[in-house]
Amino acid sequence: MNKSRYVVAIDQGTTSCRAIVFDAHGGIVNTAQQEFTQFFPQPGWVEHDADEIWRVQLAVLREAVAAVDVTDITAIGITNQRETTVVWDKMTGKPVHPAIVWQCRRTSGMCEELRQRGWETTIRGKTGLVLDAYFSGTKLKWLLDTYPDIRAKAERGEVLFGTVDSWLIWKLTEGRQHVTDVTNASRTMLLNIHSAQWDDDILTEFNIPKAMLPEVRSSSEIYGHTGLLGGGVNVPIAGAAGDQQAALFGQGCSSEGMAKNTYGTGCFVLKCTGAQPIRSEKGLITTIAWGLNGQLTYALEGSVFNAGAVVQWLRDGLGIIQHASETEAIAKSVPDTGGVYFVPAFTGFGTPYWEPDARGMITGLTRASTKADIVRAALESIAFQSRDVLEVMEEESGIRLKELRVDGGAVRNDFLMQFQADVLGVDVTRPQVIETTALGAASLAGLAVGLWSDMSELEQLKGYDRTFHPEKDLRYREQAVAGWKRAVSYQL
Ligand SMILES: Nc1ncnc2c1ncn2[C@@H]1O[C@H](COP(=O)(O)OP(=O)(O)O)[C@@H](O)[C@H]1O
Ligand SMILES: O=P(O)(O)OC[C@H](O)CO
Repeated sequence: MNKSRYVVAIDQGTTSCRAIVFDAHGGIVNTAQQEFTQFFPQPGWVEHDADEIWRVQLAVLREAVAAVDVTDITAIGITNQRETTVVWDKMTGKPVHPAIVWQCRRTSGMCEELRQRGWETTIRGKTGLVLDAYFSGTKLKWLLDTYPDIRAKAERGEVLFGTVDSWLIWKLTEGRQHVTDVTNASRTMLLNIHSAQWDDDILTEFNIPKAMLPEVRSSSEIYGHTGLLGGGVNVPIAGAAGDQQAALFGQGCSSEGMAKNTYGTGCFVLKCTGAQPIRSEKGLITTIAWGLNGQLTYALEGSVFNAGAVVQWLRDGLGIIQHASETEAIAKSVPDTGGVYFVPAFTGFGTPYWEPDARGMITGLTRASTKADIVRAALESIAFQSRDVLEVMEEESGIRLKELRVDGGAVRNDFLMQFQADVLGVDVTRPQVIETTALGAASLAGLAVGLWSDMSELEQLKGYDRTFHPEKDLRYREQAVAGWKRAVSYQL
């Protein structure tokens, strides 16, 4: 009998929790998804309730696996929003503070102080990162500095730190495993990316007790088991990676020079650089792509903080749309934006500007401007920001991009994909499974338990849905980009 075997991916994103059951051919058998609450307690601050994330994640996980016999599930792979900082009590398993989300800017002043004290070059050299509030290190330092009682407990090992992967593994194993994978660890600003160990100099400077940090593991190995899927089975948790690294893996970008862009809350362009960490001079980040079979693979990354977030803001902030999917028809209803540009720097700029104090702005409004112009400008801003990152990547490597592989929730939007091809002047290729992030996590877990044997077998699991070819000429592109850069310059 040819018995079906499955891998479940947990995809814990910035705005929603997803669980996807894949079969052994990489096909999606069942999906469950639910949004959770975003908290904005002060301008530029963003928080999540880690307990809510756990409850919602467990509920969608159970919903997704209900479609199959749990005894046929070979492994769980986890992928997650990165950098978001969770601190919880080891005894009660409860968070001691709201999770400080990657987008939160509360520590930009602290980063400026560290810069003035000469830490920028050291941080760049050891961690591959830009000294910015984006990463977990200063978020954790802020929490410990602000609450001395939490610091005292952290020193005694009574409260634990983790990124969301760590938090979920801890909860899934009912407090038995406090681990993280090397890709998530590389986003904390506390890891030396050359040795893949926590860096003692940085921990001392930040005054962060090592006792509260998780053990750093590879991206594909059994971290522990969970009995929470029911059926009396213990399912191995066998893969973990930050969502952007998982997408790179899921897109099959495992050779040097291959790149992808993921369009979620933010946009993240990652280019695989193989076994070498490449140091950027133009504001890109050097990061660990994955740790697999005892070897580290590195990537260069450009991070756009607000991409799909602008569509959410149209829905929840302005209230001019009901659903994200409406934006496509609205944008197509006008031939252009009539000179309107939307700069969605709600939480500052990441790559390539790294301007923490920038804020959102709409320019070029006239009495003739309409809702459609604003919606279209919002979508265009996602493509312009991605273009800015790719431009820097090309300048830095000297290699012209030939094709862009895309994934993430917002790539469903055909207008956005066509506009991206038009402003880049290269083909944009969308895969059949746009849940590449989840596929990457499932692949890492499936490799660890022997469901798949190697990368070449994983390559067979992929298919492509559509390629968007550029339809505009160079003159159009140059004019559009010049207008965008002018709008951005008002915030620099
Ligand atoms: N059809 C669409 N057009 C434009 N944006 C969309 C569309 N569908 C979803 N989005 C945006 O994509 C994001 C959701 O993508 P997802 O990959 O699930 O993000 P995350 O992992 O950050 O939660 C949201 O910000 C949403 O506004
Ligand atoms: O939740 P996403 O898909 O926007 O990804 C968030 C990133 O991991 C933040 O670095």
